[in-house]
Amino acid sequence: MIKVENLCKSFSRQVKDNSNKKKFKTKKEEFLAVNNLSFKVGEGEIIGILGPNGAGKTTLLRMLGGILTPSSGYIKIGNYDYEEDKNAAKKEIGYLSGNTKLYNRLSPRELLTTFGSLYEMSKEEIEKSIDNIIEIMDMESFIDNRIENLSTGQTQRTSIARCLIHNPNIYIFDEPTLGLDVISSKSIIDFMKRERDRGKTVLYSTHYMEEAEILCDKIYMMHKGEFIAEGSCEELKSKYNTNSLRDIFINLASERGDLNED
Ligand SMILES: Nc1ncnc2c1ncn2[C@@H]1O[C@H](COP(=O)(O)OP(=O)(O)OP(=O)(O)O)[C@@H](O)[C@H]1O
Repeated sequence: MIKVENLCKSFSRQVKDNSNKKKFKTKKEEFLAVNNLSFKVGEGEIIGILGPNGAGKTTLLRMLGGILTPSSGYIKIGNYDYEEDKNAAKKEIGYLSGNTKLYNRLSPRELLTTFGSLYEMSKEEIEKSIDNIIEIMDMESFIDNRIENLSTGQTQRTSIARCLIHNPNIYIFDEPTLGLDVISSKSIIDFMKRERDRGKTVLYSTHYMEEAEILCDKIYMMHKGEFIAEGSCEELKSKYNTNSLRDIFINLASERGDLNED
């Protein structure tokens, strides 16, 4: 279970200083990349955070993954409050970042063994977990090859496998299918569905609307740090009277006058 209340993250950025007559003068301005978000993800649920580039998806997920400290707000992961017991909370999570770098000279098996030791697992536990991962991620054919020789899809499966070694209950995946072909995407989508059906909690971000439609139990459409719509795919389509999630997003963003900025 993930519970988030009033979560905010502000950053500073340079903007043009209109009060200054010098042509290229800029000033620092604080802005909210994540603006007062509250939501829950239960066991056996896939929740999708859907939004365009710069919406704040990665910032949100990085806070949940324990990589970024929130400016304010509350996060509970499983039974643990982040503020009180961050390490225990982090062990509950398998976090896939958008820019995971793997050690090219290792094989997936060696990589998984290394990460298993970081989680202080015994040799037997690691071997058992790797056998399980090989099966669920279909990695038999490349588990002992060097990572530098793997295809993009195999590399992404290895990145996901890395998040699974300690058998977490909660998956937080940042754009797991970005840049993958349909077959590689399908294997990751099928994996998320299977894990949901086994009672795991899955929170993931994407900007592929069609993918969210087939995968998610509930969708949060995110734009400029805020949720602008939420609900199951059917609820959203019926509320906004259209069959297209894309149209819903574009209409809501344009109503807010946000479409032609950035
Ligand atoms: N460390 C940082 N310092 C300043 N601004 C940042 C930082 N990280 C992100 N931002 C800004 O916060 C906003 C949200 O960025 P974020 O990466 O969370 O969006 P996103 O929805 O994940 O986009 P994408 O799909 O392109 O990855 C953007 O305006 C980005 O420039």
